Amino acid sequence: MHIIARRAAMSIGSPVLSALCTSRLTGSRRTSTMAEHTPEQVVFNKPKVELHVHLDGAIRVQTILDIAKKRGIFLPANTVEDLTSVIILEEPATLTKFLGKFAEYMHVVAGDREAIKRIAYEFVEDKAKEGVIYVEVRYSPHFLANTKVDPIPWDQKEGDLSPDEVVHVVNEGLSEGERAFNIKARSILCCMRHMPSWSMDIVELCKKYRHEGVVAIDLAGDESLNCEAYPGHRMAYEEAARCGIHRTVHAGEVGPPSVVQEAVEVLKAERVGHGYRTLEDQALYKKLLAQNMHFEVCPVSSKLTGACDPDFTKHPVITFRKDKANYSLNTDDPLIFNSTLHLDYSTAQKYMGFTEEEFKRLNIRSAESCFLPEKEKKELLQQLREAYGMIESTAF
Ligand SMILES: O=c1[nH]cnc2c1ncn2[C@@H]1O[C@H](CO)[C@@H](O)[C@H]1O
Repeated sequence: MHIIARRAAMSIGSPVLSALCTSRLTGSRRTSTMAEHTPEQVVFNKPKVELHVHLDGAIRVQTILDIAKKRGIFLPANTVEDLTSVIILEEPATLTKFLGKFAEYMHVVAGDREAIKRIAYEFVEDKAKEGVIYVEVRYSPHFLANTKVDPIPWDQKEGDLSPDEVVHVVNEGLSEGERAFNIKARSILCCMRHMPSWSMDIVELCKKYRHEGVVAIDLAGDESLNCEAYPGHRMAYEEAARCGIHRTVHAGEVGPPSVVQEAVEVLKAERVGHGYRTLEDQALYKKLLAQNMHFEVCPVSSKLTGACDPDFTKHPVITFRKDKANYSLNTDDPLIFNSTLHLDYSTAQKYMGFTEEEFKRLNIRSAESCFLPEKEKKELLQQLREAYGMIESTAF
C-alpha cells in the first residue's frame, strides 16, 4: 500500500502553495483542487524550480495502464499497485540496473502520438501540484519514435512517428499543460551515450525547435559503460555551442571526475547532471566552484542508482551546500524512484540539515542557471524573490 501512497499524495497540493503559484509569467490565477501532503511531507511549501527530470521517467502508472489497455499491449500487471512494484526500484541498485527499468514500460508509450502528448501534459500538471513554477524536462526523441530511428527501440514494429514529430507532439502537450496549469515548462533533448549516431539529429532538432520550447541538449545514458564521449557526441556539442544551444551533460553520477572534466572542457557543458564524483578531484572541484558551475543534484535518485552512499548524511550535496556551490534539487525519474520533489526536499532537510534559507538560495541559483532567455529568467527570479519575501511585491 505504501508504494502507491506517495505518488497518490503527490497528485494533490496545498492551498498555501496554490496561492503562491499565481504566476505573472503566464498570466491568470491558477485554480486547482488542492491538499493532501501533510506539513511534514512538504518541507518547502513555496514556488520551486526543477532543472533535471526525465519525461520518460516521470509518467503516471495509471497512464501506462490506460494506454496499454487502449493499444492492446500486454503488461505483466494490471493494477496501479502491481505495476508500480514491477517498475520501481526499492533498494539501491546500479545505474545499469536502473536504466533497465525503462524497458518495463517504454514500449507502451513509444510510437503513439496521443500517449506522448498525454504524458507531457500530465507531467506539467504533476509539477504544478508540487509547487514547481518553472521546469526543464528532458527526454530522448529517438526512444519515443518508431520510424527514422536506427535501431527502432523497444522491439517496436516500424510505424510513422519520427523523432522530429515526437518533439512536435511533446511540445504540444507541454504547452497545453502550461496554459492549463499556469506554470512554465521547457524541454531538453537527450543524446544517449551508447548511440552516438543519434546525436547530430538531436542538435538539429534543438535548432529546429528552439523557438517552440526546446532550450538545450543533454547527454544521458550509461556513463559506467561509455566513459569517454564518442566523436558523434563531440560533433553534436560543437555544433550546439556554435549555434548558441545551451548544453548540459550527465557526468560524474557514477563515472569518474574525468567524465566531468570532459563534459566541461570538451563538450562545453554549462551545467553538470549529477556531478557527485567531481569531489574526488579537488582541483577540478575548486575550478568548477570558481566558475560557478551548476550541479543538477538528485538526492533520492543518487541513492537508488547506487551513485552515492545510501547514508544520506554522507551525501556530496552537503559539501556543495557548505561551499555555497551552485546547484539545484531534482527528482530525475520520479516514476522509477516512486518519489516526488517533496521527498527530495524532505530528505535534504531530514538527513542533510537543509534549512528554509538554503532552499530559497538554491532555488534562486537554479533560476539563475536555467536555460531561459535573459528576459524570462529575470521575470522568474523576480517571481521567486517576491514569493520568498526577498523584495517588495510589484503585484497590484
Ligand atoms: O540518472 C540518469 N542517468 C543517466 N541516464 C538517465 C538517468 N535517468 C534517465 N536516464 C536516461 O535518459 C533517457 C532519456 O530521458 C532515459 O530513457 C534513460 O535511458
